[in-house]
Amino acid sequence: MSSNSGIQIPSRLPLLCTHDGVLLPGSTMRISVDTARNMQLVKSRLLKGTSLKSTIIGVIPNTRDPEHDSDELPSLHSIGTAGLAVQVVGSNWPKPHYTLLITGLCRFRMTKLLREKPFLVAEVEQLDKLEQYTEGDQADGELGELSQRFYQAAVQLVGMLDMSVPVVAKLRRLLDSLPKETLPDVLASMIRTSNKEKLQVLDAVDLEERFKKALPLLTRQIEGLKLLQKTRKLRPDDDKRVGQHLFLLCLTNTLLHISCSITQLKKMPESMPEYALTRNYLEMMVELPWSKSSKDCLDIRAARVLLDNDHYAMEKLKRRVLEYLAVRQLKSTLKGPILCFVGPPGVGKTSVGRSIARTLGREFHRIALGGVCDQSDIRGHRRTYVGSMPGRIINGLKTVGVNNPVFLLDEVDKLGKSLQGDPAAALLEVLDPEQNHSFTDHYLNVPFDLSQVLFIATANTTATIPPALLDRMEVLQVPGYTQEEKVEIAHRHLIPHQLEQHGLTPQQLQIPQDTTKDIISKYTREAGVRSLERKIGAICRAVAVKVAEGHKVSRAESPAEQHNTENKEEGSGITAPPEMPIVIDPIALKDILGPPVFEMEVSERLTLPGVAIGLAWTPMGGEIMFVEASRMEGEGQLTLTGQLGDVMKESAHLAISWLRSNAKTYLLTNGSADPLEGTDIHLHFPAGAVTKDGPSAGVTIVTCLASLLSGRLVRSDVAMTGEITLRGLVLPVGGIKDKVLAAHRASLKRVIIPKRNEKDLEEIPPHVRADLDFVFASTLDEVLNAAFDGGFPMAVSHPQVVSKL
Ligand SMILES: Nc1ncnc2c1ncn2[C@@H]1O[C@H](COP(=O)(O)OP(=O)(O)OP(=O)(O)O)[C@@H](O)[C@H]1O
Repeated sequence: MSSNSGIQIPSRLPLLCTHDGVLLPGSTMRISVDTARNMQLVKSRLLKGTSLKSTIIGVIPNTRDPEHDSDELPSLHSIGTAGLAVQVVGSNWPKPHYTLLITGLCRFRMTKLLREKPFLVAEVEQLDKLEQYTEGDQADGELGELSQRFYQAAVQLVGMLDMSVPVVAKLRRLLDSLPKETLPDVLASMIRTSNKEKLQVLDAVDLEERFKKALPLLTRQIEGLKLLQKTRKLRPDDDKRVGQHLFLLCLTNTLLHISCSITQLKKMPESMPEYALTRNYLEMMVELPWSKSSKDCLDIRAARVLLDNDHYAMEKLKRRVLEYLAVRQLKSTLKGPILCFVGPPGVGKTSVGRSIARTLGREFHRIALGGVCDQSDIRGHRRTYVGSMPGRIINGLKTVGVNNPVFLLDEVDKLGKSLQGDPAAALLEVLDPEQNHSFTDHYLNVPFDLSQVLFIATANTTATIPPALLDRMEVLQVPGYTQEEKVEIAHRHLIPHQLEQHGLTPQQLQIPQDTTKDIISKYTREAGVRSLERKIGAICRAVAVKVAEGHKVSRAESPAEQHNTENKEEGSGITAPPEMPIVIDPIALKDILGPPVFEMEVSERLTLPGVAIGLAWTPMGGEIMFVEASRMEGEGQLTLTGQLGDVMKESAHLAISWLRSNAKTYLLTNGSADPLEGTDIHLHFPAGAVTKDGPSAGVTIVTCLASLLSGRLVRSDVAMTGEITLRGLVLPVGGIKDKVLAAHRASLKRVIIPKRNEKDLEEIPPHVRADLDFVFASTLDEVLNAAFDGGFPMAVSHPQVVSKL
């Protein structure tokens, strides 16, 4: 063997007889060796030989039953393939055998059998002159035409396969690099062919004949694939008429399933429980929108207007949604990404999903995933179960009646897990564009193509979304609103919507902006606007009663009106408006909603030393958080209450350690060297029912303890956040936007944040930034100086540690 293009095989070859496969040149095959002669060949030739030559053997088909191989001479085919044994694996189970991995090199004809035992050895004549292949590229005449036709068919076949499978991609590359003359052998060994057909290809020593033998096999495979694709993927642009549809279904499993069920149904008495089950199944199969889709009517300019009309603010989110829609317009077959809106409740995530469906002119369906902990919720039950049902996806498709709706997977972060399987795993298949064209619901038991469905997900936090699911989605953060944004949203959307819902008009009810501000600050505490909408709803209901009463009174009181048929007609069906609109002023507000639920109690709570305000991030948005400390006689114990996580407990210990080590510097010693000597300290984080964790309360705990130990009050208009180190450095934390908005909502004036979080302020609306005084701290010394009126001076000058973190 000189080179790839000029293979010379030895003139004597040991022969391996195969009975369950035909090795063709250019292909690689695994051959199981268990007959006596073949085993001998492996043992004495392949395992002992050391030269490359010794790994070349002749693989020759044996047409006799292998069971009788032991003594009788096998009936050998006259042509075989010389192959290179590239791997030998031995095993004793279930009986001693070897498995060979052999790559075919070229054809040979057996001219004389030289030896029969212990293994066959024959004199051979090499048939394929492989070096001719490289020159043969320019073959003309019939051979040239044949090889071109064959090449094109091969390209067509590979084009029909899934390119994402590595071996397919490799084959595509090989098609161009291999000499065309080798293609019949290579492809015949890959496509679905019988041994007999492979033998015919092997016997075709003449190249032209080989092409002629292999081409029909290739064409047959292509036709088969075409049929399969046609029946599997009923595309919307296929004929939508039911007759045609059923004809196509007929070719697939689906109709087989249906016809099977119909046959069963016919045989069953109606009283049998299975009768109803089968009937329901058939009804479901008929009702599903296998090929019915709505037409997309996407116009980006109109989409922009519609999104702006439906939603105030949310600029970043709207921009990304428009980009997404624009790409869809340019490329309708866009697969993924799946958008996932993440933010606190009531910030409009669901409602943006609804708007996307409207802009596309598609049906909208919301699938609530909160609390779903059973696989069958997504994938359906098998029909063997009593009361079996399809999963939510298939049910949703039946409800909307088209196969290309917008599905909003609401609250993906609240998926549960149970013994009944992991619904997140089932969702993975639904959301994966590579897999979802043949989603099989257990109930249907036939694949349904979900690739036309547009999936959008929503969540409150990404922390609890299973990582594999998160990986398939593009997360878009939807932060909470500022007070000003809420006022705008209320007046542009919520109030008009609620008025309409309650049959009122703006002439009957007016809510001034100041009242809206009061509702926001005194009756709601949320990042979104859902409570606000509910409160406005409550006002509308109260006013509706007044309007209705007024109407009755006016009808009873003015008999003239009762006889006035014109007026009656005008007023039929709607309540006549009172003369003056009802304006909701602070007194009316208190009458309707009761006393304020949330008072701004910040300043009241900071009347004693040992209280400081921190800023916390929760899935519901940012919140202000009080930290309280008290001291009593004891032995230097630290007690922590308020359901704290481990990280938060560590922050408390860090804070104490830092204060003890710097007690002298800040004059906190109280006479003795250690401020904790003879003292127990209790740290409490109110709202004890809520578990709190995370390192960002570090600076607040230090400030609170410094206040307790120094007896000085913390400024009542300051809130802070930041992680601390033992050396007194302040490290950056997350959720700055939501935290700052929470401070602004609570009317605080100064916010202390880590220096390295300064860049996060860009996300904060300018008017909020203007209202607040930001202190960027890199050391605890800076925090303390900003948190106390008049600063927190040190006794002696202390070398500052500069943060390099
Ligand atoms: N920017 C906005 N402009 C107009 N209306 C809004 C805006 N944000 C929220 N809303 C309104 O607030 C209400 C609640 O919104 P929605 O149900 O979409 O919230 P959500 O973020 O999906 O909440 P959840 O996480 O609880 O499902 C809806 O009536 C919605 O129209």
